[in-house]
Amino acid sequence: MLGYSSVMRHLRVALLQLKVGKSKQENVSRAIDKLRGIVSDHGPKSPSWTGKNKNLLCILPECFNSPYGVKYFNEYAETIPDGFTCNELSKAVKELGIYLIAGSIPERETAGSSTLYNTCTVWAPDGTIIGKYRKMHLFDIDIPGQIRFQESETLSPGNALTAIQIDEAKIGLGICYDMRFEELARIYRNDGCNFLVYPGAFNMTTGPLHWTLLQQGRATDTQSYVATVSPARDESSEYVAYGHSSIIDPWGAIMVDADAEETYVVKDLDFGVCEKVRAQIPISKQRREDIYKTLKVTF
Ligand SMILES: O=C(O)CCC(=O)C(=O)O
Repeated sequence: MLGYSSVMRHLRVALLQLKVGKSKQENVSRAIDKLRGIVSDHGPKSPSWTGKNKNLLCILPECFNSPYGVKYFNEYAETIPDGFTCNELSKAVKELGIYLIAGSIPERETAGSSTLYNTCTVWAPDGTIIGKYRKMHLFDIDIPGQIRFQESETLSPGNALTAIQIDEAKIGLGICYDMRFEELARIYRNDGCNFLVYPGAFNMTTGPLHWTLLQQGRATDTQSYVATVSPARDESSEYVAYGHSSIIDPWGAIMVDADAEETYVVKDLDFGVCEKVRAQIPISKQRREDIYKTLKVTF
């Protein structure tokens, strides 16, 4: 018996559904201003802090410093960790004393290189990067008359997973389209993760159909919390993001859905719930790994 009290199992999580425009400077400073607001209303020194949480984790959207479009990625790309955006984020987390999953930005592999990635960085309150994840499954789809998007025209895929631990949360990272691939979620689950975070920017075609469904699927598959963070919807932009940043609990229930406008939502996550669900519906112990690879379908 480790003697964990329920107090120790919580992490406060804030999703910032940010309005993203064409100026990188404005996008980054707007994000940081909004983070200041979140910390003053919901951070450890705010009246709403309950004492159940040790830390505040804030999460930004996919592509929060640049418009989301293949023609923009090269212009907005920066090397990590020495580019403008990382410098600003490093100062901000130190000032605010928060953990930050910084959505994603277009990353240039090295100065002068033409290799670009869609990359998420994770920041600790001391201003250092504690995780970096490059989108593994690129968003290449073609639905005639609705949407054609080919990230692979300018981006390269990442080939590595990244998990980080913040208090009781063991967090596996994916970005947007990655959410469609249950294999990724399963690997994280098998490695002990209890929280999957996907900064994302679904669109007005696939968003209403699949965004919430996929999150609930990944949450029930892995019996973990799942969070997604989208840019706010802007009907005037070339790529209209769906919005609806959300948190799904380990039962698969929607805890919060931020709708479409610029806003933020805050929830205290209790990781004891993952253990309860996993004990009560013990699917991970009931998997038939002994036969899956050898099974053949007969018609
Ligand atoms: O999977 C989808 O429908 C949307 C994916 C997407 O927007 C992305 O990967 O950025």
